[in-house]
Amino acid sequence: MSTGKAPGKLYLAGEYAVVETGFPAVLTSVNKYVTVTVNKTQNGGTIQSKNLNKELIHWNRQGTELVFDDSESQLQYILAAIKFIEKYALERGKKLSYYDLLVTSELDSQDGKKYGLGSSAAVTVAVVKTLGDFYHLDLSAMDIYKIAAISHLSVQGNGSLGDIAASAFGGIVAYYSPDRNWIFNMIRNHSITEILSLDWPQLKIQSLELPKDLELTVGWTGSPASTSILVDRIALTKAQKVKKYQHFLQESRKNVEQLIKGFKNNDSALIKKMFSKYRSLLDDLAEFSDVHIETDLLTSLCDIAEKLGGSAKTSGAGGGDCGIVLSDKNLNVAELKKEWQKVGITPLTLKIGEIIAHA
Ligand SMILES: Nc1ncnc2c1ncn2[C@@H]1O[C@H](COP(=O)(O)OP(=O)(O)O)[C@@H](O)[C@H]1O
Ligand SMILES: C[C@@](O)(CCOP(=O)(O)OP(=O)(O)O)CC(=O)O
Repeated sequence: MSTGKAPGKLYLAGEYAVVETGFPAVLTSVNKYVTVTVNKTQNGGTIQSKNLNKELIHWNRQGTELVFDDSESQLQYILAAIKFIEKYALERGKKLSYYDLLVTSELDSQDGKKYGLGSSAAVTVAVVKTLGDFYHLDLSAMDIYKIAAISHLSVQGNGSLGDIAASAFGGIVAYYSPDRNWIFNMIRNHSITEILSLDWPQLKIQSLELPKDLELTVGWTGSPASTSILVDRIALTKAQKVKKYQHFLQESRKNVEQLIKGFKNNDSALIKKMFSKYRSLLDDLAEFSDVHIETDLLTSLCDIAEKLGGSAKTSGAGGGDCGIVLSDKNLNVAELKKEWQKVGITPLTLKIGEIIAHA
């Protein structure tokens, strides 16, 4: 039996701009995980995700390909991860097996709503990691990032893959997104072995640490958002409001690089300042692109936290999901949580995820 887990994530800064090749973001992993268990079987296997309200699906092999008795699209990230990790296992001369693969997730609420903590990325990373172990591939965190990135990209083409980096490395990461057109071309014409051996153009991942005096508090709006729809709307703006969009990108880069500097210098004041500033950059972006990033509830979440002395912003695409607060010990977290609950925001008991590998 092999088992492995991968954490969810939140965006501290850089969201939207990081979709453009080479632009930076800072993400934190969180201590909520997707866990995958793989049990070897003799002939034929099953795939089941406890959080998806579906029966388990049965699979078999035709040559090296998996064939299913049900093509359940919600399992698409799992299937893509299996496809690419097994392609790599074959390249490494491993004999493919049959197995039952079970997924359990802490990234959804009790009643099955997603928190917006990057569940698709965590599922993909957890499958790659666990099957990597099952096939004795001895993968580094960077290998796991790369195989999970290829898998995720093959399902959902418009993401930055920053969530994959946070999930593969854990802790907090500075992330510069790779050229995804290059990756698409590489998948078409090259082996996984070759792709893993190359430095991916523009990709940079660095581990960061939160100064000891800073604390992270997360609130959940209870309403899910569709990231890819929001990202597509911003892509429309990119073509329509070229100047404003380019200005946003440049400001975002400056802002995030200052934030990274704050982390590297253990400068809590700079971190809080740059974190808050990204909220106003997102506000500008929302205004000129007419995309509702900060919903009314997210505005309340942030305003309540700021009033009590914290620095606050939405995380990721916005439109729902979670908001984050960074604060020093002066913020009364118990009071913040009470105020949030009064307006319908659920405080999540989250911490920064443990560091899996230093980048
Ligand atoms: N526990 C799970 N098991 C299998 N697949 C999952 C699980 N959680 C999420 N997924 C996949 O991820 C998709 C949700 O991804 P996405 O909308 O990007 O949400 P998130 O913001 O959480 O990443 C689901 O439709 C499903 O395909
Ligand atoms: C807009 C983005 O930069 C950040 C989106 O972050 P979210 O946390 O909203 O994403 P999901 O995990 O898919 O819900 C798009 C991207 O980087 O891919």
